[in-house]
This record gives sequence, C-alpha cells and structure tokens, in this order.
Amino acid sequence: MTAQELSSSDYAVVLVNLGTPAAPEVPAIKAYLNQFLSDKRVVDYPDWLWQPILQLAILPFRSRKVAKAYQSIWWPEGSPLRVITERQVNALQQRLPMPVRYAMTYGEPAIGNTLKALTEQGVKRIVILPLYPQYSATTTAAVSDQVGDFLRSCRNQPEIRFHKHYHQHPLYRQALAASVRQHWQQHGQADALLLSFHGIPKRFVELGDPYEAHCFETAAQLAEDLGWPQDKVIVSFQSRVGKEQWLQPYTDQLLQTLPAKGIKNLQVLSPAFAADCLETLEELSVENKEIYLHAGGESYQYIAALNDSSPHIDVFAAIVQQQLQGW
Ligand SMILES: C=CC1=C(C)c2cc3[nH]c(cc4nc(cc5[nH]c(cc1n2)c(C)c5CCC(=O)O)C(CCC(=O)O)=C4C)c(C)c3C=C
Ligand SMILES: [Fe+2]
Ligand SMILES: [Fe+2]
Repeated sequence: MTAQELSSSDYAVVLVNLGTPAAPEVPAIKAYLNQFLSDKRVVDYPDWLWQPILQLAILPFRSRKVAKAYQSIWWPEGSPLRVITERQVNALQQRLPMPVRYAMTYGEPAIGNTLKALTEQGVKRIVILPLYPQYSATTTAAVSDQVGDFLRSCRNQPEIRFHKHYHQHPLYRQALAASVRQHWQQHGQADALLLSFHGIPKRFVELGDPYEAHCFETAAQLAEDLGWPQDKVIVSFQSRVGKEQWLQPYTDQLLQTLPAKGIKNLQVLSPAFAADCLETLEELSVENKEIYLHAGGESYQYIAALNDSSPHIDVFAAIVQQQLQGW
C-alpha cells in the first residue's frame, strides 16, 4: 500500500512522556515508583539484589518524602506533567489531520493500551515521538521497549516510525533560544545561564549511552544561537538517586560554588524536560534556588520548559511531518 492510498484516519501520532503518579498521595506514588524503578532501563541491578532493597527500603521512605514535594507542586487540574502533556496534545491536534494521543512510560495512559486502542480503531501507521530532546536509554529506549512489547502481542502489526531525539532539530534550537531571549526581554540578562539536565548514572554513559554528549551539544548550540560565549552557558546534572556516581557536575554542588566565582545572578533552565514537572517546579525552582541564595547568590530565575508554547508545538508538528514524508 502506498501513502497515497491511505487516508489521514489511517495515521496517528503518539507523544510519550515519562509518567507521573495518579495522585499526590503515598499509595499512588508508591505504585508509580515501583513500576518506574523496576524497569531495567532505569535501574539495571539484578532483581535478586534490587527488588528487596526497592520494596523494603526505597519505596516506603521515598514515597512519603516525595508525596510532600508532589503536594507542593500539584495543580487543581492534576499533575503538571500530565496537564501540560494534555495541552501539548490538544495544540498539536489543531495542526494535524490525524488523531494525536499521548502515552506515559510509567502509569497511565500506558503505551501498549494506547497503541492497542489506535489499531483497534483501524489506524495502520503510527508516529511515536518520545518527548526527550536528548536520547537516553533510560528514557527513550524504555519507550521503544514498550512499543516492542506491544508489537510482539500483535497478529497484524501497525507500521511504526519512532523518533529517536531532536536536540539538533533547527526548530527546537530556535524555540529554546527564543525562550531565553523572551526571558531576557522581561528580566534582563544574568551573569550566566545554567543548563541543569536530569542526570543518569555515569556507568550508563561508559556503556554507550550518548545522553551526556547530547546534553553538551544542546548547550553549545544554545550558546551559539544566543551569540553568547560558551563559558557563560554552564552544564550540570540534577535529580540523582542512589549511591552510584552520576553525571557531573551535580547541580546542587555546583550552585554552592558559583557565587564565589563571581556568578551572583543566575538564570536556570532544564532542556531535558519537554514539560515542567516535579524535577523543575520543585527541585530546580525551589530547592536549588535556596542552595544558591544561601551560598551568596543574589538572584536566581528559573526559565520555564517549552511546555505548550507555540514554537514548541511547531517542533513536534515538523518532526511528525518529516516522519510522515518518509512513508
Ligand atoms: C533512578 C534512576 C533514574 C534515572 C536514570 C532517571 C532518568 C531520567 N528521568 C527523566 C525525567 C523525569 N524524571 C522524573 C522523576 C523521577 N526520576 C527518578 C529517577 C530516575 N530518573 C525518580 C525516582 C523520579 C520520581 C521523583 C522522585 O522520586 O524523586 C520526572 C518527573 C515526573 C513527575 O511526576 O513530575 C521526569 C520528567 C529524564 C529526562 C531522565 C534521563 C535523561
Ligand atoms: Fe527521572
Ligand atoms: Fe528530584
């Protein structure tokens, strides 16, 4: 069958993000963290070692600690990550003639159920866009694993196009630079920009994960696009979990050193997140701000994720169009 023989109702688009608890309460958080931290793409220790630690030590304590953080950022409509993802879907749906859905790697709506529902309504070709500009096996490959699990369960498989990463996409570059320029128009420039990416264990990079390189490329491109010196665009990694060494420098530790180096006014963004979430609204905007101001920083401004801004939706629409043209 050629693309010309198919109508737009034969196609669909699925945006995928990480997932978030159903409610900011301990039982829902425990269920979410259990699924998330049992994924071998995220934590690769053998089950006999990891599962007792996870079930007995991590889930009971972390769920209680994280519940407070979730409660502090939760919106009346729900988890910010979910609400923003739904807005992104609605905005992208305005630009495309085929159904646009979203799925979450952990929690609901599950990737397999979303793909199943689409194929049951007759969809034959599906573009899957994981909402991670930088590829990591911990995030993007976790999506493709679940797509593979779904395909394995199918007699009559849909055709799939899977978009691996988009940090180099010209429209993504433009959207990121425009968000910083817009912030500058309202607040002026700071001494430096800190790009705080979600971290991953260093060992994963040593095993071949290109995530760290993608993060540094994102930073170098942003400096170039803003016409700013590279050394004023600083990279760090946040949200580490556990005892292993993660990518460095760690955001919280770096922030303590910047004021003494003369960087007293800081603007911070987190280009690993396509939507604001717990890690940006709480860890980066509240916790890390306190650390920096306590260490002698004078001003600390968080620049929001691209969320459902029009330039961001343009990126998604362009990627989908490019994938469709390949058919
Ligand atoms: C333990 C290992 C983890 C790895 C590896 C990891 C990579 C990773 N995560 C994101 C994006 C998000 N992570 C979010 C929350 C979150 N992340 C981890 C752990 C790892 N992440 C945990 C345990 C949690 C839950 C909160 C907590 O307990 O601290 C979120 C936010 C979800 C929300 O509900 O708002 C996102 C998004 C990326 C991009 C990434 C690697 C590149
Ligand atoms: Fe994470
Ligand atoms: Fe965190």
